[in-house]
Amino acid sequence: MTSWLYECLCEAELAQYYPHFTALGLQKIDELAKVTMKDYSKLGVQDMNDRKRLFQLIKIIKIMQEEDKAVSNPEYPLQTSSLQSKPREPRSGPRRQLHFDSPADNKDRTTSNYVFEMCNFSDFFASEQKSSYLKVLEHILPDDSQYQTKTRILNATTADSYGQTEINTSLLSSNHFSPILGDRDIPIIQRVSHVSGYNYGIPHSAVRQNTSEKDNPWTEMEKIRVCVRKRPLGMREIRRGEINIITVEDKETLLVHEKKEAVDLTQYILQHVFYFDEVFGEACTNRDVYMKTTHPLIQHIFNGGNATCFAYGQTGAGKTYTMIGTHQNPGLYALAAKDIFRQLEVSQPRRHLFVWISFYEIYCGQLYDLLNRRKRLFAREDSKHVVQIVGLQELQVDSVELLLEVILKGSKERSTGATGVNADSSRSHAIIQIQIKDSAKRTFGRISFIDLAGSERAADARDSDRQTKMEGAEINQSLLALKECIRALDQEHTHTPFRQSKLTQVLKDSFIGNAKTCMIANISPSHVATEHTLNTLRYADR
Ligand SMILES: Nc1ncnc2c1ncn2[C@@H]1O[C@H](COP(=O)(O)OP(=O)(O)OP(=O)(O)O)[C@@H](O)[C@H]1O
Repeated sequence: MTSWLYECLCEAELAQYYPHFTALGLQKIDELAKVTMKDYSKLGVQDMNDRKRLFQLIKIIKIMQEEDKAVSNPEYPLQTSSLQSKPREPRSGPRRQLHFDSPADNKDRTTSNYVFEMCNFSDFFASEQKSSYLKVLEHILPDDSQYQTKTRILNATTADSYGQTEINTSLLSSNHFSPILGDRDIPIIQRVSHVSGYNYGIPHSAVRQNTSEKDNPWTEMEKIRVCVRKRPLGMREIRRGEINIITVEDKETLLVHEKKEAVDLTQYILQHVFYFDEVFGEACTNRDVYMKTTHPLIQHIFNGGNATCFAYGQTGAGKTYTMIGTHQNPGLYALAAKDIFRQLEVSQPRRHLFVWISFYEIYCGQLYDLLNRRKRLFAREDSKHVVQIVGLQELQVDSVELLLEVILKGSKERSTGATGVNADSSRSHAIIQIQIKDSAKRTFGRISFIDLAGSERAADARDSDRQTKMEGAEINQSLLALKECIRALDQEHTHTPFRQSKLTQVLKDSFIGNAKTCMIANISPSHVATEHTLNTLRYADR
């Protein structure tokens, strides 16, 4: 056995470490399988290439042990599909052969040889040269080490500071990757389930409702829904070779396939699993999104309630498309407006109600009226503790067309005025309020649409120039405050920390009483946006 270990190390060009191995009591090949990356230094293996070789060698030994188990126990099937679903083309040039003379050496070793072929060092190193994301994925090896799994997941959590995220790992077959990579032969990947620390009021132990049971998206008691919308890859992105890394698994589950690199430089895929109240794939239309998110809120405001709909996400993730939409595919504003006017028309008692609209922006803690040439506005609390925005222009509108015209005018003011004050509109929060008032101008119900600053702007707090840093810090603070207020609303806290930012202060009414809130997080499917997408999902998830 001892000599087998030596021969094996020779084959892997690691013979010089044999004395260290034996000094630490490692005598047999099988014992190598227990070596973890933590032990590499103890074994004297410091050189990065040697560490890679050792890593690969241990992998092969483990695969062979699995195989032995499968042969001796047919109830323990060997999962080779992920390893060899597609035969490799024969390679030219010399190929390293590794012969493991174990007691079971008379067994047919085709699988192992094949596995080794896949793990062939030269192949492994060759994979590093390949820049294409797909090619890298193709060469990722299955991870069969418990320790590796933990290490990697640990790395991911530390690096990404998930905080309250609960980790749940399992090794999966390539099937889970197929939606992204077609028929490509992708080996085992690692999975992280993001079970929110704060679960929007649902206890973690609660069994997730069967999606088919959830035809009615809002229950009477539900105060908040968090949804995610994935947009399709654009033509330009496809031409640039960008890859879709998001899979919508079902109506509530979304997977993000993140390319990662382990400490030994092995590349692998970390598959993040997120659960939301609703997940919309690229095939969903604005109407689909509307029916599950805003439509129930319109019913709510006609019952005298307060409703808020947030659109959140990185610049270019699809917020505008969702909110404003196109002529053929009208967005949530237009669909909501149509619903509101229809309701006013069909119900006799509602005929005395009127629709009013206001549109303003919060940039660096200051308010600007987008319907009144960006006039500076001030928020004050009146004697009844109701926040009033002094001087805010409110316009009465009597048709969908007029309402959309007003919104378009405000949006233009936002983007053109942006050059003077803020560098671009994604650095500000835009608030559209549609109020239903009676003839005495008493508010009956109100819905607010908030186009939040681009989620990537919060990270600008780390940037160099002072102005950008300040903007980033302000956005960061307002988004955190928003999260706190939404949490307080959902958990029915007696205290809502709405004074923590201008955004939450002006939206105070949206977080108290019989308010309902919907958050739509928009994400891009491209691998280029992985980091921002994960940030958006974590923000919406936590
Ligand atoms: N669901 C979708 N289906 C088809 N195309 C979409 C979808 N969502 C977004 N797009 C397209 O993607 C591009 C970016 O979307 P959009 O302008 O809505 O992003 P955004 O988040 O509003 O960006 P910004 O914050 O910079 O305004 C646009 O060309 C838009 O038409």
